[in-house]
Amino acid sequence: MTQSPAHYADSEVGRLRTVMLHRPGHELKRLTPRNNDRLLFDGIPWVARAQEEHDAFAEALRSRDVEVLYLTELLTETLQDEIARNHAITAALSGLHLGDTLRAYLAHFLHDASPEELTAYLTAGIRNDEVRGGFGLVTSLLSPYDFLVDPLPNLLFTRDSSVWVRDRVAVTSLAMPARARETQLTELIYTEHPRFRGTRKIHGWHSEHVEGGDVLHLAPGVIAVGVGERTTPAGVERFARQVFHAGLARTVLAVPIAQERATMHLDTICTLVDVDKVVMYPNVADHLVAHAVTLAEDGDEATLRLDVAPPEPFLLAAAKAMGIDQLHRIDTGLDPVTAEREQWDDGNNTLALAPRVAVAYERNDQTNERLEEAGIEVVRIAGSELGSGRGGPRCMSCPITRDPL
Ligand SMILES: NC(=O)NCCC[C@H](N)C(=O)O
Repeated sequence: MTQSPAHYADSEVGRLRTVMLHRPGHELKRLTPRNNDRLLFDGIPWVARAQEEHDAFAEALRSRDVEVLYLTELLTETLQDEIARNHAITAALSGLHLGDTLRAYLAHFLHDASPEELTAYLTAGIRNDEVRGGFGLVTSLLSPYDFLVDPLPNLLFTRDSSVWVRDRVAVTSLAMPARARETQLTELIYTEHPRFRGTRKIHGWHSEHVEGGDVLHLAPGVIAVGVGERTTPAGVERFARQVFHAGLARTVLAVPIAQERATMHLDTICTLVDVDKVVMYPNVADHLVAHAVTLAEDGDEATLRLDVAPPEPFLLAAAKAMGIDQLHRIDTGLDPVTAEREQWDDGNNTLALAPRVAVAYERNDQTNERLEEAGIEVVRIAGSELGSGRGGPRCMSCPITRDPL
C-alpha cells in the first residue's frame, strides 16, 4: 500500500498541485427550458462543446503539472465498496416524493448496477419514464418527465461542495435544493475513497449553509467568507467555530454580499491572483465591508467565545488580518458597464495556479488585459458553454493540494 499523498490548502495562490474537477456529462442533457431555472442554469448548454471546453481547461492545468482528479472517477472507485454503495443508494432515495413501492424497486435496481452505472444514475438522475418496474400509484400520478432522482448539473462547480482548509476537508452544506445532494457524494468520496480515508473533516451537509464559492483563503490562517444568497449568518458562525476550534485559522472575515444571482458567492466578485492582489468588481468594491471574527476564549466548539469586530471596508480589514500594508485591487472591466458584463461572465472568477498566474475565461478581454498590465500571467480558456451555468475557472475547481506559501 503506497503512502497517501498529502492533501493541503491554506491559500488561494500557493502553487496548485492537485485539483478535483467534474467533466460535464449526461446530467447536462437533462436541462430543458422548463427546468433550467430550478436547476440553476441560465440556458441550455451545447453539451459536446461544453465537454471540449472543459477538456481544454483540464489540459491547461495538466500542462502546468497540476494533477487533475475527476469527481466521477473518484465516485466510481468509492462505489466499489459495498458499504459506500449502501450509503449512496439510501441517501439518493431518501426523498419523500418516491413512496415505498417505487423506493423499494429503485433500491433493488441501483444495487444491481455496476459502480460505473451507479455513478451515472447518481449524477444524471432517473426520470419517471426511464423506470422499468415499481409501477404503482406514484409512477402513475407523476408526469413521465418528472425526476425520481434529480440530475446534478451543478456538479461542474466542484468548488462549492467541498473546501480544503489546511489538511482537513470541509464538506459544505449547499443552500439551493437543486444542489443539496451534491455534498452526499463529496462526503462519501472523502469518507470512503482509499485515497482520502482517514482525512479529518469539518462542517458537513447536515450543518448550517456554507458554500465553497464563499470561502476564500486570503492568507494562511485568514479566511474570508461571503454571506449572502448561499452562505447564511449561522453558516459562517458555525464555520468560524470549527476552524478556530481545530486551530486552522486565526481570523475569519464575514463579508455580507448582495443576495442576488449575479453575486451568489464571494468568488463572483473577488478572487486572489497574488499574495497581495485581488481582481475585484469595482461596482461593489467600495461598499464591501467585513466583520473580523477572532477567538475570544477557547472552549468546546459550541461554547467557545467569538469576538466580532464592527464592519470595516473589506480591503482594509483583509490587509490588517493578513498582516500586509495593502491588498491591491485590480478592477473588472474598464467602465461600469463593461465591468457589469464581465463580472456576469465570471471575469472575477479566476483560478490561481501560483502567485501571479491565473486561469480566466478568454471572453473577458478587458479584465484580462488589466490583469496582464498588473503583471499577472493569464491562462485563457474558452467558456461559452461552460459559462451557461454561471461559474468560471474558480467555481469549476476544488484545489486539494497547494504548496504552502
Ligand atoms: N462558486 C461559484 O460561484 N459557483 C458557481 C455556481 C453556479 C451554479 N449554477 C449555482 O447557481 O449554484
